[in-house]
Amino acid sequence: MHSKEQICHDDYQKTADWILSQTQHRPKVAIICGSGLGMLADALKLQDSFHYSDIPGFPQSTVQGHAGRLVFGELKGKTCVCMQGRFHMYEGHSLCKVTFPVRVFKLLGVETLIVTNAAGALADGYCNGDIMIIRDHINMPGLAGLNPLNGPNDDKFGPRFPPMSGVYDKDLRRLAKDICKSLGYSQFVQEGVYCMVGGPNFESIAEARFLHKLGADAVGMSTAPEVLVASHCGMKVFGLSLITNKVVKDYDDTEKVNHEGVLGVSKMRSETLQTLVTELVSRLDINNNTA
Ligand SMILES: O=P(O)(O)O[C@H]1O[C@H](CO)[C@@H](O)[C@H]1O
Ligand code: HPA
Repeated sequence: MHSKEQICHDDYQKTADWILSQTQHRPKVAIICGSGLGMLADALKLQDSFHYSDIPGFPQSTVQGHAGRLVFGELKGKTCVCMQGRFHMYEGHSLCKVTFPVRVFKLLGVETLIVTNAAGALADGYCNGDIMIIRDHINMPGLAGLNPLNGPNDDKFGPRFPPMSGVYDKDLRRLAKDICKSLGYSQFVQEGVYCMVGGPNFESIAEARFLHKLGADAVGMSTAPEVLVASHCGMKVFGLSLITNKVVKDYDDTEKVNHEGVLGVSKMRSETLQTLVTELVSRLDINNNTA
């Protein structure tokens, strides 16, 4: 490992090589589970799983609702790797650490990244329990100069100046909407803009109003760095936000959001999300590799 903030290609490769030596699975799809959404991994068949603490070079999860396990297996015959627990900037991880697994996945052969998160609703029409297909994001830390791609560019992964338009794959979003329709989910499925903030505090009322005015429909403390790094190295990206709470935008509203409430709503919708993700993966146009 180089300096604390700098991770070099060899570091990602060492972790990837270790994983390749421990499992026969060769995933083309990676799934990152948001707060309380780790059960997405439970649907994987023929599982091989590893605690983050046992994987050389891997950061550790510290947040309740993020188990800290990497699970390999098959979803309807498609080989996947699932992160049961992600890393957040507010835990004290550098953004290189937050996104470390994404580059490792690239070296494992992953072509599609599915990100999920718990998020608060800014859009007026959204309800708790709604599922928002992410159309685009606003990366507040990124706009302020906190970017996982800061520092020397690793040309083996991607270009110095990557475009960020159209990152959330249009075909996958269309496919997801078709699946939601056929599953009868349409009445609680939205499509919108996710805004990442640094956290760990939830938003003040003035901040919530500001983000809403900027065009954000939902807000959370993750996802944008992982998506950015995945897109930089050429992966297809699909994202889902589970709306776990309304963000207070009104000074007369005395409601206060808390993490336990977030986890409660995640639990309530876990099966639905699992069904949707499973169906989506089963319809991806990919063939399995074998070790
Ligand atoms: O984005 P995920 O990991 O789903 O978690 C969300 O839930 C936590 C707050 O309750 C924050 O970490 C926020 O980002
Ligand atoms: N704000 C930020 N992050 C969140 C929220 C929220 O309201 N809900 C879940 N994660």
